[in-house]
Amino acid sequence: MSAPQIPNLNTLRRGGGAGGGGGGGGGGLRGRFRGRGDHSFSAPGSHESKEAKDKVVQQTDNDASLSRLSAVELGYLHDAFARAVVSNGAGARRYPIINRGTYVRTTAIDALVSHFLNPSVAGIRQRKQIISLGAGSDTRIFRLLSEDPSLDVLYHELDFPTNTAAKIKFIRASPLLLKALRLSKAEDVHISDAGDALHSDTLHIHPIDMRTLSASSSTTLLRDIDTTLPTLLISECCLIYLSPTDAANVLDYFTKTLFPSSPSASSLSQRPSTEPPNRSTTTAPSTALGLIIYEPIRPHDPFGKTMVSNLAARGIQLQTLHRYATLDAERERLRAHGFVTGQRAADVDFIWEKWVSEAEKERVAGLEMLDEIEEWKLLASHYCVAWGWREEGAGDGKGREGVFWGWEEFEGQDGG
Ligand SMILES: C[S@@+](CC[C@H](N)C(=O)[O-])C[C@H]1O[C@@H](n2cnc3c(N)ncnc32)[C@H](O)[C@@H]1O
Repeated sequence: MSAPQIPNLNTLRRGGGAGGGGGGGGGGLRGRFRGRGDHSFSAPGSHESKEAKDKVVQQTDNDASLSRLSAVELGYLHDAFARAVVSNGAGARRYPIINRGTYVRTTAIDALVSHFLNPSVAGIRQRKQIISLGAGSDTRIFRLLSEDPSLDVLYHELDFPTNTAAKIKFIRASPLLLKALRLSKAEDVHISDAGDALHSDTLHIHPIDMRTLSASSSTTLLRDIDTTLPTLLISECCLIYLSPTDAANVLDYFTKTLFPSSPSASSLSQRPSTEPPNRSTTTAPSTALGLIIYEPIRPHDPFGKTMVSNLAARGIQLQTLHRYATLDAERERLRAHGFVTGQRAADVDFIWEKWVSEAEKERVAGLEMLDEIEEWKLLASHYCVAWGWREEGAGDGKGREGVFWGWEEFEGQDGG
């Protein structure tokens, strides 16, 4: 059985031996989401080797790509590339509430990405950079490039070598994917001998266990990252698999090592007051940097406990879930990592209600019968999108347009 991907929570609907059929939890849900609720059993993966545990995490990508395919084939999403990155799409069809979840997650992140990439109000388009952590077989870069031929973006994807090699194999074999990446000649792209790294003008795929970034102060581990470009980091169900320490250190690697905040500020404070400021101490504002996180939250209620139990029964541990259990905790996390200009978060239920237009809701509702509204709301309230940014001088009243300025438009959810 392929490992279930966390955001889709298919496991919660399978019941039976996965911890879904015991007592406790899920009151009022016709038993569908009932779990053991006691967390006392030992998960099958708990004594396995590091390699075996990593394999389970790597395989979560299979479910991600199949869920995407399900949502695409049923008309929730438009993605001409979803089928090109799966080897066998059989059995991809998901339950309606899962498809709707995939729809909200994808379109919410797409909207934030689009507001980052699009030209400012002044109409000046500058090159921008996106770094996708644990990108797996995500198709966003193919969609972005094919939707906007003039898009000037440097896109980096990081994942374990096993997963990057699989993706590169798909790219090599697919004229559709190659064309989307604007790779028409062999010299347009460099692929490593092991077949697990790809470098081109636009896309770089890095085979890396991100935990190795955690202890590193080297700025050259990830080839061709441009530390001068406005940059967006995306963790779409990825950092949750790392330990809280590794997850924090990986973010620190980007926010402190590669894109340090206001380097001038610290040196300025050490300058004797009689010494005039010079270029090296007063110029060079830090690079504009943003982060989008999509992941589960609220593990403490019956549904959350069942979610944790069911996944643990499959050897999957959501390692940071308890550390960042609420919207408040996600916002505080963003602030603590230096995303001080803005930090917002909202659960998927809120995003469906507030971000999706009535016409689009009607279109989506017409795709499949979804009569389990209570289940949908429960499921959707256990996943969140959090977004934070730091940008010097944006909104300073001098007419400067920040690259993350458009993010002000997205309504966050109050409370935890
Ligand atoms: C649930 S999948 C999500 C894939 C993709 N972001 C998406 O949303 O479609 C999680 C991905 O994170 C990757 N991942 C988790 N831990 C990682 C690590 N330590 N280093 C590199 N990749 C990691 C997994 O290999 C997997 O591809």
